[in-house]
Amino acid sequence: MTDTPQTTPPHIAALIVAAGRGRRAGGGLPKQYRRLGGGAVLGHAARLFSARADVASLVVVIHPDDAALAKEALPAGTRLAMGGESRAASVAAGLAALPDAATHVLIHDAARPLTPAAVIGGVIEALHSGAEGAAPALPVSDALWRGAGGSVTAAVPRGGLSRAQTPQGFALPAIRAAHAKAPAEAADDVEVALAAGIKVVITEGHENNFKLTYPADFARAEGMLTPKEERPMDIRTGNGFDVHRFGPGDHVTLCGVQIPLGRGLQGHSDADVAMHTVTDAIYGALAMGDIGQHFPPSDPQWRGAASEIFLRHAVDLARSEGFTITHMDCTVICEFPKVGPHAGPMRAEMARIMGLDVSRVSVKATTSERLGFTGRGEGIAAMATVTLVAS
Ligand SMILES: Nc1ccn([C@@H]2O[C@H](COP(=O)(O)OP(=O)(O)OP(=O)(O)O)[C@@H](O)[C@H]2O)c(=O)n1
Ligand SMILES: C[C@](O)(CO)[C@H](O)COP(=O)(O)O
Repeated sequence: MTDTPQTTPPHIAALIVAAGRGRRAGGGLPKQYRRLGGGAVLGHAARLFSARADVASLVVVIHPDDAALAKEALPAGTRLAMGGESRAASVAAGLAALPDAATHVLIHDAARPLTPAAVIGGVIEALHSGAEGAAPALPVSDALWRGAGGSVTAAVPRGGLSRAQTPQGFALPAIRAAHAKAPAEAADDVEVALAAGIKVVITEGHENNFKLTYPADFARAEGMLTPKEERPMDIRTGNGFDVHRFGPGDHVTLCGVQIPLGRGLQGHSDADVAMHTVTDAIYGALAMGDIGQHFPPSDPQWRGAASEIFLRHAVDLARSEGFTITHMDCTVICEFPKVGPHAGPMRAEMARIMGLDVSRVSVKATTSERLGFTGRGEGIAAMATVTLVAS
């Protein structure tokens, strides 16, 4: 009878780090608890691993303030650990909480909820083949530049560069030892591993394995989870109304166009009452506040500011929330100046800023028959309606 060597069957554990604050994503809740395709982001990320037969256990690292949110997002009984100030500290806490039987670990960002199964499979396969470390990545497809002060200062050769993704997989004793002496500022676990001399094999990444980092990433992820034909039709309208009083000056600015006049409009910014109105209509359609909330008049940085800044912010916000602006209609109410002769350039300017065809931009004007404050020539009022369609 021959002796066969005793080998421990591999136990691959998944460790999901979910203790960040998601500051770049904004949106109220930390991003891993925001809803996506009918469930919390963290729930999707956990299912990537709990649904696999080749992953034996799961630990989720959360922020101590998020216990209630985590309870709602994760199945009862999910093993939790409390995270730290940095991602590396959170990983270290998770490594300490893995079951004793674990031989390997897949360390994954909660913020990557759409990782294709094949990407995880590729990392596991590399570990099974004996790699001490393995991580998915994609080649860099755009040219790379270094820049300063808004200008390019150098082209950066991209040969051999990769865009790192997760899960990053390791033999457990090796990565535990590496984390024990890891630099706190390490961006990921491959950096920690390399610092400790661990060789990391690059496996195949996927474009769908992107990290939810900025607001627009949520609309992209939502679009991927729900086929267009199954998405409920979401058409919004928003209205805006604004008034500015006349004061000293030699022109007024309406829809970004300067119109000569023996007086100006008073206001904290450039007092473009028509553009403010359209901006407010967009915020209204999104149910996301108003111009004063996003650009408080008490903030000195907006003194004399071009209102294009405000309109661009609202347009970008609509886009990042997954909406296309399809139409806007603005009515200017005043006895003077005569708006009609300027309506063409005003439409063109609004179309340019909003990224719309001019045929979807309407600017018109009316007097108030000499009635009320506009009739007495005390100021200009404007109202607007915009239409947004979920894209
Ligand atoms: N102290 C930290 C910081 C980050 N993470 C986790 O690491 C992953 C990737 O980090 P990132 O996208 O930078 O998330 P946040 O730190 O939350 O984002 P931001 O930097 O925008 O605040 C996320 O799943 C995040 O929850 C963590 O567990 N503990
Ligand atoms: C871990 C990571 O997702 C790999 O790409 C990335 O390093 C996290 O970086 P961030 O600066 O915390 O967004």
